[in-house]
Amino acid sequence: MPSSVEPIMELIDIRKQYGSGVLSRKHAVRAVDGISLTIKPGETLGLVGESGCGKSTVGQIAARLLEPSDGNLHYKGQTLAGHKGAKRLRQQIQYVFQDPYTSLNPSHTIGKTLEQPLIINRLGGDSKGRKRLVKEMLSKIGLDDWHADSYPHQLSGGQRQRVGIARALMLNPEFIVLDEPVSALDVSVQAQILNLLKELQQELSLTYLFISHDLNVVHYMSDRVAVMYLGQIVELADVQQLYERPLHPYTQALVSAIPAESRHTKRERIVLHGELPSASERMSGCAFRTRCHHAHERCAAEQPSLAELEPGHWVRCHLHSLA
Ligand SMILES: Nc1ncnc2c1ncn2[C@@H]1O[C@H](COP(=O)(O)OP(=O)(O)OP(=O)(O)O)[C@@H](O)[C@H]1O
Repeated sequence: MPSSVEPIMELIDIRKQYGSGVLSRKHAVRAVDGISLTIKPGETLGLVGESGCGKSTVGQIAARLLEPSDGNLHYKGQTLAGHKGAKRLRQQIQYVFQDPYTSLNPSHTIGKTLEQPLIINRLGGDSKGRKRLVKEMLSKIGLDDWHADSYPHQLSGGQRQRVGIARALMLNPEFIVLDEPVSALDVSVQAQILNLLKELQQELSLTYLFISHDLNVVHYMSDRVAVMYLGQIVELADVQQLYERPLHPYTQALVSAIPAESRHTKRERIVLHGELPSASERMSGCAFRTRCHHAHERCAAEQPSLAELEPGHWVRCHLHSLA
């Protein structure tokens, strides 16, 4: 896709702190620490990183489920906050949760769950019209008409996630945040849901922000991939480029940990020692330096910036620093 295409979604220097009130400021968690991303229409941007690095927070901010502490959000060139058409724009942005069991109301039938967004947004005409749309949606996501009368507990995990996806599609969105959409499912069911997501993307011209910690799943789904570490993007590139020639030591370690049978290059396994540092600690220099095999003096003194080393390939690391 040419880089001149106008982005559908743009995150500009987004920051999110939790617990930043006067009493708790000392322990404030910097979950997202200055992230800028553009997402192009029709693409899938994968967002990977360890648990706690801030992926879901970025996704929730992009879907307007969470207010950023700082930064701007543009959707099709328009700022979302305070915009007159914000409600209509927000309908075009939806979120699919990891665990469909906890995100579906157990006392509502599937039909009622799918009809609700139409009722709230006064769409789909009268009750008959709405029920017809629900029926069409069930068929689109591979369920039968009679599933409309079922309750979440009567469905399998895969069927429930199909309902989660259907609910997100009821308002004809253009941009969907998929937050670990297959992590709660058996491996055998994961492929079915991933293929369904790909088919729906083609059919409905959808754009995805695809959040996962599973590098194989991200490789299968994404056009471009952003790697997060402690609230920041450390590398961003086309999927092929990132998996075959990762440049950041953290990405190199993640890619090297992919099981040999599905690895994309023959790399020695790089074992990372230690865990992700706490997001409430303020660290000088590079956030990854405490676990990096290549850390040197400059890494402790100076925070690297995200630099474009090749067209579309961005890296935050002094090893590749242009300055
Ligand atoms: N509501 C909250 N209040 C305080 N801290 C939070 C809250 N939500 C998330 N955090 C913290 O913010 C940081 C980022 O969390 P986030 O859930 O965005 O990461 P993640 O990469 O999606 O992890 P996971 O894959 O485990 O969901 C973590 O340190 C987390 O503990």
